[in-house]
Amino acid sequence: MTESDIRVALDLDMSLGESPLWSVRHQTLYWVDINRGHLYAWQPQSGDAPTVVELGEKVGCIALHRDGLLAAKASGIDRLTLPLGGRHERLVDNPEWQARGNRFNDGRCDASGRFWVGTIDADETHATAALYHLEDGALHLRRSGIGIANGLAFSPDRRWLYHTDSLTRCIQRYPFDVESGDMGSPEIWVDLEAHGLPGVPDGAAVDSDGNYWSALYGGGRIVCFSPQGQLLASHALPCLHPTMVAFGGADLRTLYITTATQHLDDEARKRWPLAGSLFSMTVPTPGQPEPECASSAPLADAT
Ligand SMILES: O=C1O[C@H](CS(=O)(=O)O)[C@@H](O)[C@H](O)[C@H]1O
Repeated sequence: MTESDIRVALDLDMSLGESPLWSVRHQTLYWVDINRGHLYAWQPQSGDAPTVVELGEKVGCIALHRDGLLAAKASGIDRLTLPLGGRHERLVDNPEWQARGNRFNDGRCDASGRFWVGTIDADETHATAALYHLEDGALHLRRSGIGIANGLAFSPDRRWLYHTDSLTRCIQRYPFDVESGDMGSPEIWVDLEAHGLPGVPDGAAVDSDGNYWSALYGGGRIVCFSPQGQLLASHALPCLHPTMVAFGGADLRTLYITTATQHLDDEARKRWPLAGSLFSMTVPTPGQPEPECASSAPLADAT
């Protein structure tokens, strides 16, 4: 596929578009603009414009929930009702927000309904961030010493957990037990340097054949790796900062790509006029439907 196969789905001006997520139940794409604290909802087949809701603070990522959505805001994780703009309830605070100003970043649910979410060093430089999972209303620390937690995804057979510290330009994989949530010892699975690839690994998604699709922030492309870590495809985008990918559409064969304008000066904005838009392309292998976070109880009478 060439760049021409990648099309503008929505011409937007997002500062840091991230966390695209397709709900099979609602036939809706959700995503966020981290820096502006905006949450988007869009039904592509409707022909309508997306709905945008302001969350009042930065939001790192979202996840599907039986009772709505989870939003990993800078200060903590909230459960939101649908349709958007309704009730919300704080489930757990971010332990790093008051202490170090590290917000939540990338995350997703596993097939057992745990919500895995990482943080990002406030300066995007030091290894002060971590990876957690949310279960039964409590946040469990799983890995520390991370700079920018990113690229979380699971293999279709649920035997592998993929994760990256973007600062290392490497993607790790861990043997994973989806019943217990146990992670084995990590191995460096992909090293961008070894592939001669630019940029850093940002958000990712795994298709139904187990291929790992990664947005290379600063690399102006998305790439696809086989389950064995071989580079299968590399697709250039008309912008420098793709941030994450998600499979959507009725057949899960539409790959949606969020992008960013942050870190672009005026000259770069002129060079990349479509930066900040939502892109898409049709892919041959469908994605995996996103699991919903388990909930022990329906929403309380939240504010
Ligand atoms: O996920 C994110 O990625 C970008 C760049 S990096 O891929 O982490 O290097 C980061 O700037 C952004 O703040 C973060 O949300």
